Amino acid sequence: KEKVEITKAQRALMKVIVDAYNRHKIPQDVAKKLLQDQYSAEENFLLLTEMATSQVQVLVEFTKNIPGFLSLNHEDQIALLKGSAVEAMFLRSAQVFSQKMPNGHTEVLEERIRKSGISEEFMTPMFNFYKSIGELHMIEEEQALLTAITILTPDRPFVKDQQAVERLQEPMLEVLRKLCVLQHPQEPQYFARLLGRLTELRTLNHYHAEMLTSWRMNDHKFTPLLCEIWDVQ
Ligand SMILES: CCOC(=O)c1ccc(NC(=O)c2c3c(nn2-c2ccccc2)CCN(S(=O)(=O)c2cccs2)C3)cc1
Repeated sequence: KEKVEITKAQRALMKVIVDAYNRHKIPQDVAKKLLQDQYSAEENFLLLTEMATSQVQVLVEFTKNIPGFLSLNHEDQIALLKGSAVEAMFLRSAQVFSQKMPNGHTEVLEERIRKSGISEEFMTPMFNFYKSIGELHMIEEEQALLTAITILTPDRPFVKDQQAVERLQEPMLEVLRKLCVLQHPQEPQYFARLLGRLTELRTLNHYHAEMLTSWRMNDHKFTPLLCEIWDVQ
């Protein structure tokens, strides 16, 4: 039986990542607005645009706190942010969606999102993903590390120095692996299940790109930041 122990250095790394992750939550007023009274599809869409935009700002701040990220080649930093923005948002959305909300709020939130003009064929994979993340009951350390691991994916388009990204991602994967063994001793496959979610997350990229195209048909407007990070308009 492997004696798993998280070293002092690994604990320090985890603390940096979790602190950065916790420093940004959905602004309460925005989340509350999502749960408030009846909205039209247009207003729901506008609200999601506003939330997604604030999530990108949060993503950039979080990423800057990942040890070693700012020492990467600058073009690679941009390539990693653009390559992971949609996945990071849906990972964070899933965590928001499955967090302890006052009962009934999750259904209302689901209702608002469903009534925001997003095409039906995207809803199903998105909510399936939210539920599959919810079933994992991740602790915040696992959520924060999984987000950092997603951002530090070496094989994103246009990344030049993939080895440099691997050198940052590997220590995160090792800490997460140990954490999973310690947190879920009765479930040796838990770490593999977490990484399996990242594969499911990649499929949402594809759906999201389709969605953007359909939105642009019905001339839905996005903020400059979303256009920049999603390469639209
Ligand atoms: C300040 C920190 O901010 C956060 O932590 C944060 C977390 C999650 C989100 N999530 C969302 O904005 C969001 C979106 C969707 N759902 N959803 C969601 C929100 C709450 C719970 C669960 C899911 C579907 C469509 N997209 S979209 O980007 O394709 C889009 C469609 C139309 C215009 S923008 C956005 C935002 C901020």
